[in-house]
Amino acid sequence: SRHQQPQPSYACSMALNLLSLSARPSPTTSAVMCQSIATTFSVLSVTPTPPSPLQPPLLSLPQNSIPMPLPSSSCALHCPHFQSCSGCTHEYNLHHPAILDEATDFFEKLGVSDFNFDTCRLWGWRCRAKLAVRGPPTKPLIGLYREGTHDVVDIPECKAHHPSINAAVELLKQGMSKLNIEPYDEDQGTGELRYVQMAVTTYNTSIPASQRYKNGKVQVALVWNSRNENSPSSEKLNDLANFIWRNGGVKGKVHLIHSIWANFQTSTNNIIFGNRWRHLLGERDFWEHVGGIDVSLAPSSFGQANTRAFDFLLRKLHKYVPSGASVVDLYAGAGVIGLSLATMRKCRSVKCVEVNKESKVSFEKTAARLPATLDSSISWHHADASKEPLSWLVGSDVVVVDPPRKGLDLSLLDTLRSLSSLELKSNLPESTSAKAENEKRPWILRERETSVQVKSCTVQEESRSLPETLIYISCGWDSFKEDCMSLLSSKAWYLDKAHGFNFFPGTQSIEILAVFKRVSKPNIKRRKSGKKKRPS
Ligand SMILES: C[S@@+](CC[C@H](N)C(=O)[O-])C[C@H]1O[C@@H](n2cnc3c(N)ncnc32)[C@H](O)[C@@H]1O
Repeated sequence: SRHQQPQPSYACSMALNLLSLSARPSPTTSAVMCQSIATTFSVLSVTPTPPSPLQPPLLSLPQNSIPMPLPSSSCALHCPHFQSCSGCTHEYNLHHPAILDEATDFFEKLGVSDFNFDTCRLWGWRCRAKLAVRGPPTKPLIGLYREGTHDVVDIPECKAHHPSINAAVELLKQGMSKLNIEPYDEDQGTGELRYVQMAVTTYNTSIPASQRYKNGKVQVALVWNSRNENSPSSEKLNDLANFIWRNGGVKGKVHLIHSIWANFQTSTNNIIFGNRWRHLLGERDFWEHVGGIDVSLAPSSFGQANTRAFDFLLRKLHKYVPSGASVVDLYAGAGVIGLSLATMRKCRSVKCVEVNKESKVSFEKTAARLPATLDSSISWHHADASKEPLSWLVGSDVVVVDPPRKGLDLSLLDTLRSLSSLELKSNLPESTSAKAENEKRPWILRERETSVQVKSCTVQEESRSLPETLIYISCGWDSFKEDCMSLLSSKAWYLDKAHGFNFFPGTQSIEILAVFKRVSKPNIKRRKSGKKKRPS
């Protein structure tokens, strides 16, 4: 049975910290062999780059050096929950998701022949998991829904989870049984614990960099079925938190838990989190180090599941943003991308736009740790990117979009499609920052109070330019394809570069980083409208 098979070793995934694979197989060389049975990864013909103090070594394979397909047993998941759990859909060749060939062809047809694919950890990569809690208190089930149902599959040995998540789930189960905590019953709307979110921080500067990943600590967010902390069941919530902290906190036998939070939710819909959050135990601030900066992430804010792969993506992204550029980061979450660019590319200005107001506090904390010498104008706006999208684009050289799986909002897509013709008009709307200064309407001003300007650089004249570069980060392959074709058919953009990242090994999904450049318009029209050509 799968249970008896040898487990893929973490040493194996550590050895293959990052391989930059050519997406197009070459029949000639045998550069990577990953044998999960022997738990070895051999990497030949690699050019290691020196690791930064916080990074595992990064290995880049030359183009066209990976033979595909590898034997089907290679890089196998070996998970006892495969097929019963809906999390993973692919058991073999985790380093080469099935969708990769389609992506390679797609980009090649669009003229990008050097599309490549970076793969990182194949097991234990998931540092953030939202798990449903159901079943009897004596034997709670904590895991994901079986495909197409609301039956929860218990996944104690999940191979995608960072091992600390599995250990924290085990501890939670022990606490629930001991304290008779009732899992949620969806049909009746009864029970106490509905979901748990587990997020791992691997950032601990007090231990050597090489040991940080495996020693990740878990921020546990318990989604409690009550309106607030004054409900009759609150005592049980506190007992459960104390149990977890006593056994897994700083003074526990094994220090596993970073902190414990409660979220209160009584709604009968499928929305996991309610609006009310309480910090219960442990450190309040949760830090991670990605894209060259320290990032704070509250449990209520969006966080990427695959921290290490996200770090690699950010480092690749940096090179597409000219130093000193003005950037608008749409669908920004806590602003990790924008703040990383502000620091590493010394951006003149960065505007982050995000619809979830809970992300603001994380943005502020992250921004407060940026180098004091940074001469950049940085702001975060609680706003819907689909409303008046042009006003966010005016004044930026680069627009970064990182939408949810469903892709770009139509109004934003339409605006991006028509950008070149809009540029020729003399009546471009004011940029959001210029508008803000002139705004008088009280309801808009109230909404603005949730926005923040954390840094102001040396005052510069407000630019009315429109972005020449569009960087699209996508976790939804189907929506990306549609948005990409729509952008190209407008003739306003061409596709310059594309990279894939193995963000979700074992699934159909890959993460895409695509760089579009704006098609230039004849100069004559620019001169007519009195505009100067911007230096590129
Ligand atoms: C895939 S996440 C990316 C977050 C961020 N870029 C990061 O990497 O941490 C997408 C984000 O878009 C936000 N979002 C969804 N629709 C939005 C909209 N119409 N306007 C602004 N933000 C939106 C979500 O709340 C979520 O934080």
